[in-house]
Amino acid sequence: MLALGKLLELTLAGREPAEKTQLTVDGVRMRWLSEGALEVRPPEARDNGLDLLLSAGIHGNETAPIELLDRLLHDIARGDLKPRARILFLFGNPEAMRRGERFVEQDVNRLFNGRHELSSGFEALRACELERLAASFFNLPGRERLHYDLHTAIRGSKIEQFALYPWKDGRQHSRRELARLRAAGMEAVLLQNKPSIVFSAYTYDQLGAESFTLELGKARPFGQNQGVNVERLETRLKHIIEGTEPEPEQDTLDGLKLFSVAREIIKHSDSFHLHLPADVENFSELEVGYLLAEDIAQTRWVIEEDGARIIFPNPKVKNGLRAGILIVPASADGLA
Ligand SMILES: O=C(O)CCC(=O)N[C@@H](CCC(=O)O)C(=O)O
Ligand SMILES: [Zn+2]
Repeated sequence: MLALGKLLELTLAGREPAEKTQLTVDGVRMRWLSEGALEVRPPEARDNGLDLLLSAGIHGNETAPIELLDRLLHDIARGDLKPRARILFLFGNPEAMRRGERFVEQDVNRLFNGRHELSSGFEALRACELERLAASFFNLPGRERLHYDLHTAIRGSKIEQFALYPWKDGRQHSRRELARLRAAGMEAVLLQNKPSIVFSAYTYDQLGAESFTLELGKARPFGQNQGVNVERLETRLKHIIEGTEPEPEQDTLDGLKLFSVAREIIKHSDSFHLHLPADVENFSELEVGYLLAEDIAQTRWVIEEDGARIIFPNPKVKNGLRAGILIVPASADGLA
């Protein structure tokens, strides 16, 4: 296999490759751009006009998606997978990956869309670099732009695999993309309804890509991901990469559950207290009247919404950040 196919090994070892560009047997060009960043370009005659950004390791301990990208890259480097799409592979936070931690000083996925400029430290610099890499990848006019930012969650979930779809004023969520996600094994999609500071929100808002955060299961260390079944996603990604994807069935969305954000729970102070068991699962339902959280100055978060559920509850986040998302069922009416 070509040395550049071993991007993960290079990244975990903190090494630069001796050769920055390599060609596979069938003329696919692999180019190392920076730590954890590799561009794959098919021969011009085979290029089908899709620019695909695949990122993982934005949180260093979320290893199933990192292993998935590693397998795809190996297949490309060996010539077993023959891309027709241009692809940018990104491992988001190499230092956190080496340490097996979500982040080192601060969460990279809270530093996009301008936030890194208000901060300092290597994670702020990395967020800036990831924005630059994504922006120069998505700078060719007239091409389809797609970004999947792959994650696993801190806790178990009543709905194992789901996507978060960013929001931009005046832009409608795409039914075709939802059907594609369904075909890739996603069981639910959270349709965001306000701007955000995560990576997928940056590529959606600033770079015009169809972008998603994908949650694939529970975070585990390298080599311990037998419980995370990414088979359907992996198959679909191979089809997308090779340009052999069957056109997804859009009419029914095949049972895909849609949710929208009712409220984001923001932790304002060290007095923040979340009234949920430590092992509560994502998508747990909460009754109307339930006191979900309390914070400084008698702030109380009481459930008012019918059908409310909680995702990503985390009382340990830094003050000012999201400590959970309260979601409610949504309809497919507003889709384009
Ligand atoms: O399990 C958790 O609490 C967090 C899992 C995770 O990392 N999720 C992403 C979602 C990004 C988005 O809102 O699109 C995150 O919190 O960064
Ligand atoms: Zn994550």
